[in-house]
Amino acid sequence: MKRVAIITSSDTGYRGEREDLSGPAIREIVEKNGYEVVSEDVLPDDRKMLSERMAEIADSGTAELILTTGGTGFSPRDITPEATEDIIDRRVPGIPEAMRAYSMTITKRAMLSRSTAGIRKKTLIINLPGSPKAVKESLEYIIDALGHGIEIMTGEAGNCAR
Ligand SMILES: Nc1ncnc2c1ncn2[C@@H]1O[C@H](COP(=O)(O)OP(=O)(O)OP(=O)(O)O)[C@@H](O)[C@H]1O
Ligand SMILES: Nc1nc2c(c(=O)[nH]1)N[C@H]1C(S)=C(S)[C@@H](COP(=O)(O)O)O[C@H]1N2
Repeated sequence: MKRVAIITSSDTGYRGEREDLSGPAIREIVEKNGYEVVSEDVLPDDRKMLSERMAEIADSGTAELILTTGGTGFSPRDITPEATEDIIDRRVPGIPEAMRAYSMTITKRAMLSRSTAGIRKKTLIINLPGSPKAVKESLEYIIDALGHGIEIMTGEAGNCAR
């Protein structure tokens, strides 16, 4: 079974001032799609804390997929894409491109998400936007295609031939 680690990046969530609904929204969707959730963290919008946690998960080989939520917008403290870029080995631009393209059919504000994706070792890391609504819309659109990518990344599948 493919394993996923969930990281919510939210100052208010970390301070306990708002219940995190976006992490659980991710959990519901991934579990429906056959993934096992191995960890759930709520962290502040802190570049070092976020990047260290992502690297720790990837380097320990505990999850094939890390999904982050929040911190992708224009607020001064939004820093999740930079924290991700700090620790990835290879960029995966097609996934955020797809999320934004589809999400812009729902709201033009989707273009305001700076989310990125990449691979560190054998872990794929994807930034989702912060609101539970945006999580659902973005993740449900991409999730079908992820399995094949993860299988190629881990060596389980050979290539894209079908
Ligand atoms: N983890 C979350 N759980 C529940 N609702 C969220 C979450 N993240 C965002 N939202 C909702 O989306 C709105 C816009 O998200 P935004 O990232 O601007 O949150 P924020 O509260 O301004 O900042 P932060 O979550 O970093 O403290 C929020 O006002 C909230 O309604
Ligand atoms: N599918 C989808 N994507 C979306 C949205 C949405 O409602 N649906 N909201 C957008 C908005 S309003 C913002 S500001 C950005 C960044 O969100 P974040 O700062 O919470 O990560 O995500 C965008 N992406």
